[in-house]
Amino acid sequence: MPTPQTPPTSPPRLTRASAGTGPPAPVRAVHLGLGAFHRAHQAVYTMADPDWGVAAYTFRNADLPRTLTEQDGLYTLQVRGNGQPQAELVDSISRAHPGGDTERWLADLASPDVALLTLTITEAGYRTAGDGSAIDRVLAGLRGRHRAGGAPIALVPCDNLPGNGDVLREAMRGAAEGEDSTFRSWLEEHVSFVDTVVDRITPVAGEDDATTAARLTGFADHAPVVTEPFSEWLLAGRFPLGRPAWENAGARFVDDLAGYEQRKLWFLNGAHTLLAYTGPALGCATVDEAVRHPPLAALVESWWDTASRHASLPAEDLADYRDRLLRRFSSRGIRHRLLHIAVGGSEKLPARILPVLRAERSRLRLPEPAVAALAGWLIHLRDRDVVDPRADELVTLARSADGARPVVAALDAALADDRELITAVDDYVDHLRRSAV
Ligand SMILES: NC(=O)c1ccc[n+]([C@@H]2O[C@H](COP(=O)([O-])OP(=O)(O)OC[C@H]3O[C@@H](n4cnc5c(N)ncnc54)[C@H](O)[C@@H]3O)[C@@H](O)[C@H]2O)c1
Ligand SMILES: O=P(O)(O)OC[C@@H](O)[C@@H](O)[C@H](O)[C@H](O)CO
Repeated sequence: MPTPQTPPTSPPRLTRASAGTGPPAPVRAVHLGLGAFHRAHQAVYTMADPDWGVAAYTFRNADLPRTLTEQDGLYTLQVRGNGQPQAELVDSISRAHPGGDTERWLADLASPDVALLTLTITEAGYRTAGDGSAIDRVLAGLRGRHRAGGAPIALVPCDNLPGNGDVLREAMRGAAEGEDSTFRSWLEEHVSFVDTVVDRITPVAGEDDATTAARLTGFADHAPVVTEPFSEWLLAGRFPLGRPAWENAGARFVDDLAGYEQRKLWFLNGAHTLLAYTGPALGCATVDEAVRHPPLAALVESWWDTASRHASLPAEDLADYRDRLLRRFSSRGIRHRLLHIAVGGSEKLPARILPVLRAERSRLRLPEPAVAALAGWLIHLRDRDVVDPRADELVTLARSADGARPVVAALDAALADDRELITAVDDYVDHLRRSAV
């Protein structure tokens, strides 16, 4: 006779009561763009200071705030390298809200208890103005804060953009153009724009990750995050009402970010952008797969050699960074999908690839990896579902024109007039097509 089966017991839902963590910390920071990265990065640094809690807002999505609210803001961070994954519970998010909760958003930003606003609104988020945009929401929040007494505040953009503090300042100035002069003066004097370099590879979590989280922690978590062991946060700027002791978790406050910014955007994000467009053309789906593909690995090494010629940090620092990068890219614990990284090329190529390409062309060199990135992007625009703020225009150009010239012209007219470059890009498109599996 078969023995009766005892039904498997499902793990308890993750909450502050079940996990035995304390009550949420008072809200002193607000975040806009609640996604995977904020939860793997800024929220983890904020945990180092138990006096600071975060009220986190998505841009549109209402599911994640609902799930996090059911879990009292808690979630599991799975840290994956090449060994066994490690799990930790993150408890710095005191409240999570959908972006549409305007009343709450305005109240939080008007509160003098709130000292800072961090943002992860994607690169495109800084260039999109108008009703309902992230910039519009921040402006509404600041307008309310000014009216409510005008306590100063620090704005801390955490997206991969060169000079992200200045980009945000310019976006806010532009959006505030029609506002009254007292508000505009307050914006200049009492709103501080902090520049940052952020780094932690955090792909979209999959179905299996909730199962692994439950196995590692004993709790059912419906919003786990997967990330790598490496993490870096460099900041430059003022915090007029104070900030969490982020340095306790390793954040570094520096006077000048330029060299670090180049290193991050050219070496890491530039290599990601290169692989995002060449990898799928050669049959690779993820970053770790791509860096194991010999021709792609050679392209990445060649890109780093090329970028090193123009980067300002000392050579040993760059060499050390690229060694570490290769290990991070190769990690089997992180499945980072190339087509996810391929989103928004028109924002990314100009910041990550073109500065190095221009510097090389001015010395009459034609770097293969930069040519490959442009050729791969052209193939991407011709063959894939394109997600980009300029998708309509770029897809039409790429699909109706014979060669690379009009698409390159959409990024940089001077480069488009460089015949040698355009011929090389066209030839590379053929080369990638012939090499496709
Ligand atoms: N994931 C990483 O490895 C990583 C590392 C460093 C920096 N970043 C930065 O963080 C950003 C978000 O990454 P993520 O992993 O959290 O992505 P995600 O998809 O998990 O979340 C993205 C967040 O941005 C919001 N958003 C999307 N489009 C927007 C727009 N046009 N305006 C305003 N908000 C918008 C979404 O609603 C969501 O809240 C990236 O674009 C990048 O700039 C990510
Ligand atoms: O959309 P992007 O290209 O800014 O970001 C995709 C990845 O390259 C990026 O998220 C990296 O993983 C991150 O920048 C690592 O710190």
